[in-house]
Amino acid sequence: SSNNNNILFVNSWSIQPPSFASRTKKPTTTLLQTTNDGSSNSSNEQPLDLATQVTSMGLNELQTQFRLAIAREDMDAAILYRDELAERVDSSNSYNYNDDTTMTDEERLKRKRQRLSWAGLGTAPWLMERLDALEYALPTTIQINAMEAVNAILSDSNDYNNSVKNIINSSNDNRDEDDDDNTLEERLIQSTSTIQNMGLLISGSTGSGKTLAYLVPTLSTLSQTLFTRQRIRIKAEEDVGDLMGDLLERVAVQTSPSMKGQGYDQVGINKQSSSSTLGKSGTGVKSPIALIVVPTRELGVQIALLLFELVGGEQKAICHRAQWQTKHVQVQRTQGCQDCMCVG
Ligand SMILES: Nc1ncnc2c1ncn2[C@@H]1O[C@H](COP(=O)(O)OP(=O)(O)OP(=O)(O)O)[C@@H](O)[C@H]1O
Repeated sequence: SSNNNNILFVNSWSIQPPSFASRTKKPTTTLLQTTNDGSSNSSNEQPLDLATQVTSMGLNELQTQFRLAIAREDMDAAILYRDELAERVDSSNSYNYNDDTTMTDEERLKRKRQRLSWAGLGTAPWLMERLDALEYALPTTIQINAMEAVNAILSDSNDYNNSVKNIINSSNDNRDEDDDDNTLEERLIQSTSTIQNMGLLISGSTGSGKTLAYLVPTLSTLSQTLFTRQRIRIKAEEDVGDLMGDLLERVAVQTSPSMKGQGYDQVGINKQSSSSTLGKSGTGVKSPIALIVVPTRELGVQIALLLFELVGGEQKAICHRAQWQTKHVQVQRTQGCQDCMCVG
């Protein structure tokens, strides 16, 4: 990556999908069964076996296995996957905190590991819950690098290492509700650098996860505005008596439970700053808060659906032309499918 005129360049072309050779070496399921079967085998030998094998796994497979190991609470295996991942991801670390002589080895190691989690990268707390619920539990390499780049931009230009230290010092392992100091949005508000002209070019191979690489930092930095707009919209609907019996439920479809009723308290920033361009309701909004330009309509629909899910929407909707059903809500629609998010 390079920093030229406030444009950071992030790429993940070095990330290869698991090669055919590495897939055929040994089926993953066998590996996992072997690891789990501590009772019938020497437990001393299994970690060594696994340790050898993780080195030949592709990055995607490592990330998958890391997630699975955590899910089945096999922490020995998870640690092996985590450390291997941390090493590999660290080799694409563009910001060279490894060269920062003011950091201790322990701090560097901690940072290396924290880069593997959404929390360690400054993701908004409500969004972390959504990512987890949607089974995007861990960021991919390009997502890590994109988040790191945004963190770097939002930090005072020559103060990146301090911001890294701040991340380290506020442990994300036991992140409590008041510990939101390092969200990207707070950095955006607090930043004294000239970020108006900032740019971030993300380039990576198909399937590397570019979509979340820009959506997560975008949503994280815009959380406050999203909360504000949502509240204004709800208030406007209440004011015009648009209750329809299930207003809150309809809102719940669009807004995650964790997002509802939070906002200023969660990110703790200036209430005035993000509402100045808003009208009285969603329809009165005078300017978009983000614009995503894509080459095809299909891609646009895909991204809209992902965004919809990320802010709490239920994509598993069953649309029968003028009906929209979800497990949360059933709303009769009279305008046809174009009114809902159904792609069917
Ligand atoms: N952090 C993650 N955890 C698990 N799965 C992920 C994660 N990020 C992305 N994915 C999944 O990986 C797949 C590829 O993601 P995405 O479409 O964003 O890649 P891309 O780089 O944009 O690919 P393309 O260049 O083809 O558009 C998707 O199925 C997506 O759901």
